[in-house]
Order: sequence, then structure tokens, then C-alpha cells
Amino acid sequence: MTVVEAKRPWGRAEFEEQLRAVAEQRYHDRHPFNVRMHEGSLSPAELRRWITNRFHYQRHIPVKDALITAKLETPELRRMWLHRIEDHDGRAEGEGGIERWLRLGEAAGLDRAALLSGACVLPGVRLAVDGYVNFCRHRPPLEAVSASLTELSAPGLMLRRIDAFERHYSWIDADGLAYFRARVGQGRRDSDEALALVLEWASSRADQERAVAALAFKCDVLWSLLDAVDLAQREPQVVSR
Ligand SMILES: O=C(O)c1cc(C(=O)O)c2c(n1)C(=O)C(=O)c1cc(C(=O)O)[nH]c1-2
Repeated sequence: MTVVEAKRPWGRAEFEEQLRAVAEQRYHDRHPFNVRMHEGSLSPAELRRWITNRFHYQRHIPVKDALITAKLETPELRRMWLHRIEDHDGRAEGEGGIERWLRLGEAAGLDRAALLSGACVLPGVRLAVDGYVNFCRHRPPLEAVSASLTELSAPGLMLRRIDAFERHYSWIDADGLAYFRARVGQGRRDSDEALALVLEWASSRADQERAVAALAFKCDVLWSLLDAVDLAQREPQVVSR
């Protein structure tokens, strides 16, 4: 009989390093579409296609956070996670990240009703977003929370994006960038909180490897979302001006 010895868990610092390496090396800031966005070579139609399709992702973030909240077992943890839902949905009509994204769309000349209808969302984007929501629906809290750790890299990307929009896409009113500005601080807080939970919860090497795999999966979700946007033919879009 062969005895398979369990691998020893990584130390805390090494585990954190593994997570950060995935969040950096597989992040979608390296995707060709984002590279073109940053260098200023996207056409208005491409930028509008991205805004339209990313709205599908944005509006599902609070749904997946509600699924995660339902799995958390203490009031303290649920309180911590609940603010994410509020960040996107706001406390009242006309507030929150979803509303800010709609204003970004309007600043780029997109029609609010058309965005809300979801009619122009690409099939690959629907699948990528479904993949993320279902992952958080079905997996244990450790993996669902680990998947959110792409946010370790998000604040840096937001700053780069704000700079790129101001520099290259000044036809979009600067007020439209409020979504990205708000996400810099929110993303830092979210990733600090999530990282502390993952480091605490994953005690065995198997858990640690599951956490790293969950984060890699999420990187793939973001990457394939951009693949769909990048490869799409020009979509008919309802433009308000
Ligand atoms: O624009 C981006 O590149 C980007 C990336 C990510 C991310 O890395 O997951 C998020 C967001 N934006 C974002 O706006 C957001 O609210 C958000 C929530 C989450 C999450 O997984 O809980 N990621 C992200």
C-alpha cells in the first residue's frame, strides 16, 4: 500500500505571495483589449461596446455578493460583506456603482434604457458572468471569497484607466469617470478584507491550493469577458447623441 503524504501548508507569507502572483500575472490588465484601451487606440464604437458589456458584469456583482453573504456564518462576517452590495446598489435610488456605471454609459453617448435592457450583451460575456455567479453560488466561502481577490490588482488598473480616459478619450465627459474613482478606495478595502479572510481560513495546503485555483478561475472569467468584447464584430447600438 502506498501512503500519500499530505503536502505541508505554505507559510502565511508564501501563501500570500502565491495569491498575489496569480492576481498580477493572470490579470486582465494584460489583455490586448485593455492594452489598446490604455494606449488610446480604441474607437468610440469599441469603447461603447466595452461599456455596454461590462455593465452586465457590474450589475451581477451584488447578486454574487448576496450569494456569498448567505454562506457566511456570523453577523460580523455578513456585516463586512454587506457593504459590497451597498457599494453597487446604493442606499437609495440614484446612488451607488450601478448608477455611476449608467452615467458613464450616458457620458459615452449610450442610451440608459438600452443599457438596462441588456439587449446588446454578447453571448460570451453572458457565459463569463454566469460562470462567476454560479461559481460563487456553488463553491464554499473560501473559494468564493478567494475569487474576489482579482481586486488586489483592480485599484492600480482603475488609476491607469482614469489616466487613459482623460488623455485619449476626452470626448467622454470627466464626470462619467466617477465609477472608476470610487472603485480605487473600495477595491483596496475589499481586497484587504478578503485577503485577511483567505489567509485565516485556508489552513491546509489543499485549501490553499483551492484558493489559488479559485483566483486563477476568476482571472479567466475577466479574460474571456474581454475576449468576447475584443473579437465581436461591430454591434448595433442605440446611441443617444
Ligand atoms: O474594471 C475592472 O477591471 C474591474 C475588475 C474587477 C476585478 O478585478 O474583479 C472588479 C471591478 N472592476 C469592479 O468594478 C468591481 O466592482 C468588482 C467587484 C469584484 C469582485 O469580484 O467582487 N471585482 C471587481
